[in-house]
Amino acid sequence: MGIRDHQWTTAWTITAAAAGISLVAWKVSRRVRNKGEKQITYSLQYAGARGSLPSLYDHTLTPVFTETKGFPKVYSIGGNGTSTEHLEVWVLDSALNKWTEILPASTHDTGAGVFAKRVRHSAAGLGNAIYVIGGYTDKTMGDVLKFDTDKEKWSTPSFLGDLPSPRSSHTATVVGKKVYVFGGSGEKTTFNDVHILDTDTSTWSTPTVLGEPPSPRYSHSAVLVNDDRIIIYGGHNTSAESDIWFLEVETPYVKKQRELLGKEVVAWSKGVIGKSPQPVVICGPSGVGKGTLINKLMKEYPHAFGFSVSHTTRKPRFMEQDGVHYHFAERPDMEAAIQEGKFLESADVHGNLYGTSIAAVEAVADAGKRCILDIDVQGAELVKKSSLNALFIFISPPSFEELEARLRGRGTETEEQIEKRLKNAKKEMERSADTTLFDHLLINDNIDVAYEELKKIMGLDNAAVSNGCKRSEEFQPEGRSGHSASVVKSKVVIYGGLTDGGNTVNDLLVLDTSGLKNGAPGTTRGLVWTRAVLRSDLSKYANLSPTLSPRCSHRVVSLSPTQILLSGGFDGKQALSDSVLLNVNER
Ligand SMILES: Nc1ncnc2c1ncn2[C@@H]1O[C@H](COP(=O)(O)OP(=O)(O)OP(=O)(O)O)[C@@H](O)[C@H]1O
Ligand SMILES: Nc1nc2c(ncn2[C@@H]2O[C@H](COP(=O)(O)O)[C@@H](O)[C@H]2O)c(=O)[nH]1
Repeated sequence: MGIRDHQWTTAWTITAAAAGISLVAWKVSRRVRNKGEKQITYSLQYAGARGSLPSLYDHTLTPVFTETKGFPKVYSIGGNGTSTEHLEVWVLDSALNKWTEILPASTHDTGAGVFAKRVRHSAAGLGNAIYVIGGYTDKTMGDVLKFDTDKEKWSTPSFLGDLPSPRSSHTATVVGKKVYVFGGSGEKTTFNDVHILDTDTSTWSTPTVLGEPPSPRYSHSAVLVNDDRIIIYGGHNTSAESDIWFLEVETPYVKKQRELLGKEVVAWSKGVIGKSPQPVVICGPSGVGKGTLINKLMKEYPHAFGFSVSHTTRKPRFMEQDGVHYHFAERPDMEAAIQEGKFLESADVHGNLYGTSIAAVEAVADAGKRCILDIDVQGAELVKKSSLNALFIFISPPSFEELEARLRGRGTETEEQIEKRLKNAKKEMERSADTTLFDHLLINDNIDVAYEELKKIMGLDNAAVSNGCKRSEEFQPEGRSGHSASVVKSKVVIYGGLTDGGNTVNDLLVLDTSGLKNGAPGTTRGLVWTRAVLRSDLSKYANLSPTLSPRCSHRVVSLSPTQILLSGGFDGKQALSDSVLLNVNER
């Protein structure tokens, strides 16, 4: 994708060289309308007009907010592009719009001379401390440096615990007082591990990681959303990645697991574009007719619904097929998988272990179908607390005698089992009227009447879904690495990067996370991509048309809830010196 995809509007250009000020500014705007959404305006202007940053890429930008000022100071550390041998530190006073170099010779107190030039490191700012983690000098680095922004001094702090192994092009994201390091490239390995630095205790730890992690990668982006999860987008492994991942660090699920396991926990959830139909939990005592009703639904709407195939330790009944009716499992195996966080819920039911694996629910959602779960009340309670935003229906028999007659009539259980099931049925029936758990109570007396009622509850009383729930074709940008990401309200703004084939790009992508649903354990759905195309009035400003050229390895930082600073980058041939403000306004 090239510049032809972008049209720009030059609103104004000023050069005030005569006044001794090199100020070049422009304003470019584009209104992006999404169905039912507010109008968003993206506008660009140059920053750092009074004293500029040298051409740099593979550097870091870290904002440091002081209590007295609304605008942060932004520290640029290291990077490629200049001929200096030392680790450069530049500071932008965003209120004054001025970049100044902090001279390292006067600020370094280790006695070991100035630190050598470093690239592809990460930097995490907490208060007046900026931690510079890893990176590359003449080899891949595994050390951590600390820059005190008040004293303008470097130090090499000591830590408890094991530091991440040497790496570059990784990410470090600040959440509260902790720094989460993910991925990166070692001398011979590419990583997908997670390390946590607790800056309160100066301790590094490796957390218990729940869920399926993304593939190893470097030059990805990582930003915090919702204050509880880090979005990892793109990056490079053997090719440019286009997937979206959530590293959950403070979500209710992670907090609960941390409490249960008594140790540091993070959980992965894969980001999925678009909404998926709401899953349905069907609950009710054994023998009430849940399976019978679900079978009718599957028969009438084979393309619309998918059954979540549970795991169980009970033995298969005659005609039951492994992988179709249940995944029949041995208890130790199932317990181990539950411990590993692979289950959405599990419960001891009538003396056996039953559970819904995350994979079972995902398989249905991935097929674009509405997921039906047939589980007991304990399972329903757990699902209610999980991130699965389901519809809960309790099926009741017309009488207890009728329930017993159906269970006996089915002829699948021994007398002992029947008695156990009937005893449990009484307890389950007591929960049927719990409106905090169940959205609907349905009495299965006459099967045809009950089925029609079920269809009504599920919104199927017209023919609209008979062809299934077709997935909408969502816009999916091409994979990339070396791009930038920043957050404006619930939107992640991605700029540029390097695609497969070595092309640098200059598209502005917006990932809307306002519709986030689900999450770990499982996937995070409801993400929407849009491409913000900047429009121009070329007829009026043909010879002044400014462009923000294609680039990778640039850096961005949020200055305010609506303003992003972008600096430097590499266009495939040379380092770039732009410092640009991107204003994102929602009306
Ligand atoms: N409305 C109904 N009237 C009469 N019989 C019914 C009705 N609904 C279901 N049945 C019968 O009741 C028996 C139990 O039904 P089903 O197996 O669907 O129950 P279930 O709720 O899925 O039980 P379980 O929880 O043990 O799996 C079956 O033999 C089925 O044919
Ligand atoms: N909590 C869960 N309960 C489940 C699951 N799968 C089935 N069930 C419930 O078990 C009983 C008995 O089923 P049966 O096939 O042995 O008759 C029934 O009430 C089901 O709803 C599950 O994954 N989790």
